[in-house]
Amino acid sequence: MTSRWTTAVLDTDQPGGWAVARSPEGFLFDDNGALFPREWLKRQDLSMLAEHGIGHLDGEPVYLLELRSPAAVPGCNWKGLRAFMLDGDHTVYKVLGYAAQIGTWAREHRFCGNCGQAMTQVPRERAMYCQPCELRSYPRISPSMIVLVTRGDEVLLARSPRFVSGVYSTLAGFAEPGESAEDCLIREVREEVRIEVKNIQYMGSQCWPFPHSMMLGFHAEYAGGEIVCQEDEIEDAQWFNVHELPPLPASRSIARYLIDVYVARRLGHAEPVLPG
Ligand SMILES: NC(=O)C1=CN([C@@H]2O[C@H](COP(=O)(O)OP(=O)(O)OC[C@H]3O[C@@H](n4cnc5c(N)ncnc54)[C@H](O)[C@@H]3O)[C@@H](O)[C@H]2O)C=CC1
Ligand SMILES: [Mg+2]
Ligand SMILES: [Zn+2]
Repeated sequence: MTSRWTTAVLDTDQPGGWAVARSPEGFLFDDNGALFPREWLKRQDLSMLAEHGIGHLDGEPVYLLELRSPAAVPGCNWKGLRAFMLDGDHTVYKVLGYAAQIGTWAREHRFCGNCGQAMTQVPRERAMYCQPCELRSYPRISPSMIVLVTRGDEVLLARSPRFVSGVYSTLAGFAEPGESAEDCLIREVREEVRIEVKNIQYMGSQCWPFPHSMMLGFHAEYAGGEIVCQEDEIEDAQWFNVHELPPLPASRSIARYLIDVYVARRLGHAEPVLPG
């Protein structure tokens, strides 16, 4: 199957195509969704910070208008990326997720981190450039490990104080410099619940544009220890039987996929597919 959405660096001097608009309040949308005819959108009263050509959707060019503030456009509203992930068309969510990462990165790299001077967009490449330093900055991706730890029929799930009330999820954390994926996973599980793991198996990955994580998903088996929750980070953690699970994360998340795969294997059901 060919993908409906492919990323590309497009020339913003070319007219036409679709555009999405992003402000600190999320993406602009109306009854037809979040993609607008670009020429129409640019005629609206928007305070534009930058424009980026980001790719092709069904063969049509797509641009991002990155705004300083949320403008009032008749018949339109603003909505955060998470809401598009939860209930929107998955391909549109992919477009918006990519747009959000490019918009955030370009916004945060307007000035050189080395000398403080203004940087410019490099033509035909996704990079910001500082001429005096000859420094190029590329979009940042933060690798994060996410792991389902299991013990027979039981799975280890935890709650962060940031989660929706009642929801339990797999453990996750950002890789630090100097670590392998496995080192990070072992450290995070130790830090968050003081549990040791063995038989670490890679399960798959997912782009998580909140704001720029790359989730690497694993399964691991319990090897020892009693649960002790990390102060401030983990509100509660428990072993849950696969027959009595608490409210779980959103169905499109890799956290949910890791749980669903294990439960399917234990119960002999068909395995789910990880959303791209
Ligand atoms: N797609 C999914 O199913 C899930 C995705 N996640 C994502 O995984 C990522 C990591 O999970 P957390 O438990 O929040 O991480 P974590 O356990 O490493 O703790 C978060 C803390 O790490 C620090 N931090 C923030 N950004 C960082 C970075 N880029 N590099 C290093 N340290 C950083 C901050 O102090 C923050 O409070 C987050 O982006 C989270 O949204 C988490 C669970 C499920
Ligand atoms: Mg964590
Ligand atoms: Zn510089």
